[in-house]
This record gives sequence, C-alpha cells and structure tokens, in this order.
Amino acid sequence: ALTRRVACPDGINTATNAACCALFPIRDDIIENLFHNQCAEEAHESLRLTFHDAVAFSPAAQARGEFGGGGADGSIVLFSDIETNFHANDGTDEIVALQKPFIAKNNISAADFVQFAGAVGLAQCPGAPQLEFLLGRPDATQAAPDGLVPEPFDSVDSILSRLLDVGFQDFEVVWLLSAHTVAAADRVDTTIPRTPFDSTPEIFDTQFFIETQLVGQTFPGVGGAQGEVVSPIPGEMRLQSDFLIARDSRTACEWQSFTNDQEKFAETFPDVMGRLALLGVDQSTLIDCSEVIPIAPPLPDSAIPHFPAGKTAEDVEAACAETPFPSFPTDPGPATSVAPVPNE
Ligand code: HEM
Ligand SMILES: [Ca+2]
Ligand SMILES: [Mn+2]
Repeated sequence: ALTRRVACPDGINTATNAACCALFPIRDDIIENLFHNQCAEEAHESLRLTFHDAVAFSPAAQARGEFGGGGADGSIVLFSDIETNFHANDGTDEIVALQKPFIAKNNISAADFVQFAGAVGLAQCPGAPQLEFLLGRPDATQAAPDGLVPEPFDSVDSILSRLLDVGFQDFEVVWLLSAHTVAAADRVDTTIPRTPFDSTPEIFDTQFFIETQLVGQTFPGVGGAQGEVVSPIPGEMRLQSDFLIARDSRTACEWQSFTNDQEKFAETFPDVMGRLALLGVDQSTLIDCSEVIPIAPPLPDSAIPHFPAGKTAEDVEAACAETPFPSFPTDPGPATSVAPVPNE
C-alpha cells in the first residue's frame, strides 16, 4: 500500500507523520555530538539507559497496591538525584548528565529521548538491527522505587522472575542480553573502566555468546568484585549473571543458538527492545517514527563467528543438553588481550 508522506520543514526529509519531522535534527545532533559517530562509550551507555529506565516497573507491585515505577518514563533522568544513586544504576549518572542538555534544548520528553537515544546509539554499531521508535511518552511524575533493576550478582531465578514481571519469558531474557555484545563495565571493577564483555564491543556480532561459553581463567583487573567471575581472555569482563544464564538449563540452548546466527538478532532484538521501550506506556497514544532511526552499517566481511586466538572447542563449557556446541575457526596468531572501549 502507498503511504502518504509529508515534507518536513527542513526541506530535506519526509515523514509518515509530521510529528516525526522534529526528530531528524535531534538524531543528527546526537550522532555527531553525543555518539561522535561511534559505537563506543556513549552509544553503549545510552543503550544501557533504555533498560534501566524501562525495567523499573513492576505490575506485581502495582497489584499489591504499591507504586511500581512508571517504566519507560524518563524517571532516571528527571529524578536522577534519586535513581542514579540506586546501586544497580551505578555509573548511569554520566550518560544522564550528557543527555540532559539535548533534552533541555529540544521539545521532546525525557521519556522519549532515553529510548530514542538508545535506538540511534545502537545504529552506530555495525551489524545491529534497526529498532522501532514510537514518539509521545509522557514524562514521569515521580522516581521509580529501588530494587527493580537486576544486578550481576542476582541469581538466575531472581533475574528471570524480575523480567517475567515485566512480560519477558526466559528465552526473551537471552534475546535482551544480546545488548552485552556492545558493552563494557566501568563500575564492576573500578580499577579497569570500560572493560568489554566480548572481544568486539564496537560491533553487534555473536562473539558475546561464544565467549561467555568459554572456560573462565582470570580476572581482568583486581578481581573478586561482587557480580564478577573469571573470564576467558585477558582484558575481558565476565558478569556472574551472564555466566549463569549461559549455563542454566532454562536458557542455555537459547544462548547457544545465537553463537552462529547473526541473522537471529534482526528478529529477536527489535522485538524485545520494542516491548521494553513501551513498558508502562499506553501505546495507543504514540506515533510510529521508526523511519528516523538509522540503519546500522553492515558487519565487516572479516567479522565471522570465531574462537579468539588461542581458544578452541576444547575450551567450551557447553551447557545445552539438546544440541552440540557449533564449531568455529580459531583466530590466527598468539593469544591476545582485549583493549578497553575508547572513551572518544
Ligand atoms: C538482565 C540482567 C542484566 C544485568 C544483571 C546487567 C548488568 C550489567 C552490568 C553490571 C553492566 C556494567 C555496568 C558498569 O559497570 O559500567 C552492564 C552494562 C551494560 N548493559 Fe546490562 N545487564 C542486564 C541486562 C541488560 C539489558 C536487558 C540490556 C539492554 C539494553 C543491557 C545493556 C547493557 C549495556 C549496553 C551495557 C554497557 C554499558 C557501557 O558499555 O557503558 N543490559 N550490564
Ligand atoms: Ca561484540
Ligand atoms: Mn561505560
């Protein structure tokens, strides 16, 4: 069917709904001046922030008559004095501070901006699928309660039930954790900021799922932090939660299914991220402006799923009872270590 498009006042863009026009300049501004055209610290942190804003929402608490948080309502920005001090939100104060001026100078709710920035930031990462973006979320009127954002030292039971409360099945938690392919930790071990969760934090590839399944050996830094377990490669951080979810009988086969299936991201990540971005929000009042979200560059041809140099099938701690772990080529050369994510 033909979709009628309107010309935007900028004389360049067209949109399916005139309300989306205002997003093009905001998008171009943040690509340049927040993300610096890179899938690095600020894009990663903006993606993380979508989760920490939205998941602070509890239908179970509401059913008990308590305030369960507003979901994707911008509360982590609007009540940053409260929420960025929650333990699970450690480190989010920095990206919140960086996002605030862009919110202040544009006519956009904080609730929309957090989700918009996450989607535009992800599009800086080669291999990433395009996320949906719907416009029109109302802003929070109060801070979310503490205790709703999962911690890396939480049990699998606790993480799965927390996410089930907001509507995600066990296997969908695995889909959501694809985000950790473009991710690093600043606050788990503060002696080694920007320590990545896989060897390729600048691309949205399957390495995170392969590398989390390797036998752990050492800590990248001082080690022994709460929620940290040994990782297989020097310079790589492994969260206890990722380690356990990769090996739990409820989630291990889904985890393994991603190791050799780059295409799977295209259907699964936008599905769960689209739902995450709508937690607590009345979707019927929103306008679909997904067309404003850029298409990420493709993965480089060299980015085929592989074992890091020095690792083979022998190093795999397979955990899926139904299907053998796929085979992968080993990167040539001597074992290397992973470098921190650049911070500009
Ligand atoms: C479900 C349980 C989860 C736990 C326990 C968890 C935990 C963590 C922790 C501890 C960090 C490191 C923060 C730091 O020290 O700087 C992190 C980073 C990150 N998380 Fe998660 N996470 C979870 C799920 C998710 C989900 C669903 C998303 C989806 C958006 C996500 C996106 C990210 C990103 C993009 C980063 C990297 C931030 C950066 O590189 O600066 N996480 N996560
Ligand atoms: Ca990666
Ligand atoms: Mn970071």
